[in-house]
Amino acid sequence: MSSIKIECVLRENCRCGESPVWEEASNSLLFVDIPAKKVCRWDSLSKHVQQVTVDAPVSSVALRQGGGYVATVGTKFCALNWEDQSAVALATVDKDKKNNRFNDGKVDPAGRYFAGTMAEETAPAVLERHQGSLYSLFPDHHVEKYFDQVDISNGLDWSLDHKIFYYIDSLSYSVDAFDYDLQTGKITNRRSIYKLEKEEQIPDGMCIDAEGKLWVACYNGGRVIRLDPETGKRLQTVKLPVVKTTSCCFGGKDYSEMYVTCARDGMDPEVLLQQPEAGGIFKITGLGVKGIPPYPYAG
Ligand SMILES: O=C(O)[C@H](O)[C@@H](O)[C@H](O)[C@H](O)CO
Ligand SMILES: [Zn+2]
Repeated sequence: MSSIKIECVLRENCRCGESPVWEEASNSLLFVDIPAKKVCRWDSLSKHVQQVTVDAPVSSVALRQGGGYVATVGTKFCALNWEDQSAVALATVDKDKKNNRFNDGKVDPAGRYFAGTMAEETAPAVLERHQGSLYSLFPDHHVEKYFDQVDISNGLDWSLDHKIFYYIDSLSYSVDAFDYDLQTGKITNRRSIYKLEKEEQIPDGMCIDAEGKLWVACYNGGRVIRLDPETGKRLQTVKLPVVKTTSCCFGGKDYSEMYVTCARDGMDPEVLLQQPEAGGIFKITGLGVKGIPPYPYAG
């Protein structure tokens, strides 16, 4: 029996930490602080953090084949050069929607960068509804749009056989699945595989483990939950000492550790006093299951 340990490894005070991504080559965790317009890189060996500040809310970051990163900044897919701290636009979406920005994003097994949009929030989860869409940036830098009418485009990942795409529109309180065509990047046959229970609150970021089970960070729920996408059953709940858990990924040695981001924005001062680690980076060990490496953007 493994024993689960949860520790705050970095007290970063993120306003809205998101998009944790493990970079094996540097033993580092990348993540963003969306409203602070920051991409951060935490070196797990030296414990130092480096950051790049961009000119608009940055909602996700991903590795890039051949080095460097890509990120979703405002409504742009960007190439991010860490050395000179530059973000160069590769494509822009939602040009007719001035109040929109990208939210969560992740690279598919063929190297396409998927990310969805949302209207900017006036408070956490308070926003004009149905303004978002889901897109992907192909390796040749062209963009495809999958669907619109999204409220808060959030967690995404692919099944281990690459035949299913999992997706969360937060305000649907559902984890959805689509059939996935890896060759074309097309998605079809949307269905719900899990509806969140009331105390689980709002589904946010998500990742898959090496057994094909899904881990979903529950915003306002202070937990990550493990789901079996085949049976639609929740297998496990891991509670954290912070309520606004936003996303999760596996990393560390052999991807045996889970990293969880969280937010401070929207918390009352009294609650913040009780949760001083809010906005930090949490590491969970002893889960007894590993993750898989992130796919790099192929363009
Ligand atoms: O990180 C995100 O996905 C959103 O940008 C955040 O604002 C919150 O998580 C959201 O409000 C909860 O659904
Ligand atoms: Zn999110």
